[in-house]
Amino acid sequence: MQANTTRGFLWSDVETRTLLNIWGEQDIQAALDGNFRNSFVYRDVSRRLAATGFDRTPEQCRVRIKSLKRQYLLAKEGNLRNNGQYHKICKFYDAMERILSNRPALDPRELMDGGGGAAEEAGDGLEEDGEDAQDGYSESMGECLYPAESEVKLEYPNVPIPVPVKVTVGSHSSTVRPHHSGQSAGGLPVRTPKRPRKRRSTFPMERLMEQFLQQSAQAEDAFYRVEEQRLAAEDGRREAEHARELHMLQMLGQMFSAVSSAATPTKAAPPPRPPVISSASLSHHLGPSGHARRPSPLTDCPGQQSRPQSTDPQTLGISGGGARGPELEPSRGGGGHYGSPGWGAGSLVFERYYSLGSSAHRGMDDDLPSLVKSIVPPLTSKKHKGQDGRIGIIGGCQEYVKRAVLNTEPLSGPRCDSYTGAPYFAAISALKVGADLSHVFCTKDAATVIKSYSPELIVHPVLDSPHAVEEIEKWLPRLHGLVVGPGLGREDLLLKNAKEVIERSKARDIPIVIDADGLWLVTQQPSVIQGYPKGILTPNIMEFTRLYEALHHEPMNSTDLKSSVLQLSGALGNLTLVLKGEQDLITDGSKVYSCSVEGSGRRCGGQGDLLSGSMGVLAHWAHSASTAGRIRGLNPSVVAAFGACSLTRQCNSQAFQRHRRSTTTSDMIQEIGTAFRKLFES
Ligand SMILES: NC(=O)C1=CN([C@@H]2O[C@H](COP(=O)(O)OP(=O)(O)OC[C@H]3O[C@@H](n4cnc5c(N)ncnc54)[C@H](OP(=O)(O)O)[C@@H]3O)[C@@H](O)[C@H]2O)[C@@H](O)CC1
Ligand SMILES: Nc1ncnc2c1ncn2[C@@H]1O[C@H](COP(=O)(O)OP(=O)(O)OP(=O)(O)O)[C@@H](O)[C@H]1O
Repeated sequence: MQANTTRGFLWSDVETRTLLNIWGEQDIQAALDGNFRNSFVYRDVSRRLAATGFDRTPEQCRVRIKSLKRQYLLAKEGNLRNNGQYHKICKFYDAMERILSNRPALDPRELMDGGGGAAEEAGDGLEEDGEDAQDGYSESMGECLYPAESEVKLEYPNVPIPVPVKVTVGSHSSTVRPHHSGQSAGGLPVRTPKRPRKRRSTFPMERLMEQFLQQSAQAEDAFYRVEEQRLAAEDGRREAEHARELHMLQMLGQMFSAVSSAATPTKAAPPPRPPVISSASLSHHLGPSGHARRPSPLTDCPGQQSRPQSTDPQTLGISGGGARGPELEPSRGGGGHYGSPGWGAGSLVFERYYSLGSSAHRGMDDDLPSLVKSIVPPLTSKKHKGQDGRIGIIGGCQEYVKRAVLNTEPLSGPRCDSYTGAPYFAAISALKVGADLSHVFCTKDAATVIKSYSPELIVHPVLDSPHAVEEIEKWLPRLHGLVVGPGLGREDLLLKNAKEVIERSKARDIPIVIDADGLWLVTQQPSVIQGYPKGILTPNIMEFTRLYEALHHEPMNSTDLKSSVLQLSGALGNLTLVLKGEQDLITDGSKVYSCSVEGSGRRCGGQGDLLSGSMGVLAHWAHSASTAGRIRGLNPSVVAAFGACSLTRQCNSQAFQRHRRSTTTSDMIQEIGTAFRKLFES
């Protein structure tokens, strides 16, 4: 049987209701009524279910329906409607009633006991199940693969419950089992006067139901224990495979270097090329106006810039090549700040390129698309609001920046001083990806504007208040992720508040994504985020160049961006970096991953905000998954970054297919749901 890709063996309520809606559709019911061989009907049910996003095999659908019918009949038979108990037995009683009341009456015996069930079972598609014709109970042990589903199949006695009764004949007394017909086993008439009533008071129906529920819970527990063991064994197997793969790669690397040194014995390795900035190559990334320039630090934060540990590619363990596919070069030092074994010194540096549907990565431990899938929390009815993520966005100001009061060099080109769109895009994207609550901490005058874009956002007009940091800190214990920078502006007061909020969030171990004007802050004061394992920076080429030059005090070599991202990540203490562009380059200083999921040629403003907002949620999910041991050997920040990049690009592609040149970020946001499902839930 095909494995359920949701990894959930229990049916959620939503899933069950969807199944019932489909099963109750007129054409399905007509097909089930009219045919003996009905497996094709359940194939259709399964297909329709898949179209709503639930992946179940026809057999799973059939078994579920059968189980529901059994529960329904139990509830109906038990005549519990009057005291409302029937919902305990059959949660979906009303839906079943609605559907089945339009069908020829079901004979309870079909499902409750062994007799007479064949016709109805056949009617619901049991063409291949010969055993069904014999016994409705025995099937619970053999056929149903889901223990949780067997709850009502197990040992539930027929009604009325057969209890031994004492029969007195002359001076002899013996115990016999009463027969439904009122006949003893030997055909003698048996006195069955008040016994049944006494029986009922000894074994009230409610108690039996409770026993059932307990048994089903126990069966469910047992099942999950077995499933956990299976998954643990699977993890072990994958780890062993990964170790073997790494070992082979190391051997290959050694072989290659031995072969190449034998082939060129006299030719010395070329010295590392000094990093250069070429206006021609940079203009490729910066556009015709090419605003590459050295930032001047804010005067209120002198001496904050820390020297990078090293900017030498060799000491950072950098692979300078640009070829596609795995590329090996022994690391000669570098990072290793991250907790998991295998990070840092001695690890191999190689690049992996991903595009949607690529099979090259399958089966590897750093199979990023699969890892992203594995961090997505399941949607269950057991959770309460907020458990899947409360994200905070620090940014949003309006008519606030007065260039005259800025302590920075004049900005090139005209500058819009009203940034309410960016925090909105980030916050709404976080919600659409799956966060439960999205908070925006912005200036007073921006709050009403941002709130008016969407009632779904919680907007705090505090960022420019005298006690901004304290006001925001009150919320930090409730936040799972922070995105700093969209629409923050560059006013000293706001940057100072943002910096303090970052510091306090770090102290609470909250994942932090820094984008846009937040990156301006990092350019001035790298120490604010340097070395923080749960930090992610998302610069575009412009912001990246500024950061690089601020940290390395020399122009960036824009012809070799992969080396540059590795260098910058190293200089920032192996911080996770995403250099956005035609391909998004992602690194935490040990490897460079490239996300090239197909987007489009449309580059409307705000896409970066969609990226940072969704990354805030994914960072929370990834770190939670890592804590729970569901990600091993890979930095969760990298997994989150890759997920958000793929998603943004997929949204771009989908929106472009609909709107072509008129695509805007709002159109992309509309696509988040389907893009997410396509990438991570299929
Ligand atoms: N709807 C809203 O409210 C939105 C608000 N936003 C908010 O605006 C604030 C400022 O953000 P920002 O990106 O405009 O400022 P900054 O980094 O100074 O760039 C200035 C100049 O750099 C260049 N340039 C930029 N990217 C480049 C690239 N990839 N490749 C090459 N060049 C590039 C480009 O120069 P040009 O094209 O003119 O030569 C550009 O004019 C920030 O808070 C942000 O969150 C945005 O999120 C958008 C949606
Ligand atoms: N040339 C490109 N081709 C395909 N996708 C791109 C390209 N450039 C950027 N992207 C995608 O767009 C997303 C946003 O990147 P972009 O460079 O527009 O950020 P930004 O300039 O910070 O955006 P914003 O307008 O929000 O400030 C990234 O996730 C990236 O994947």
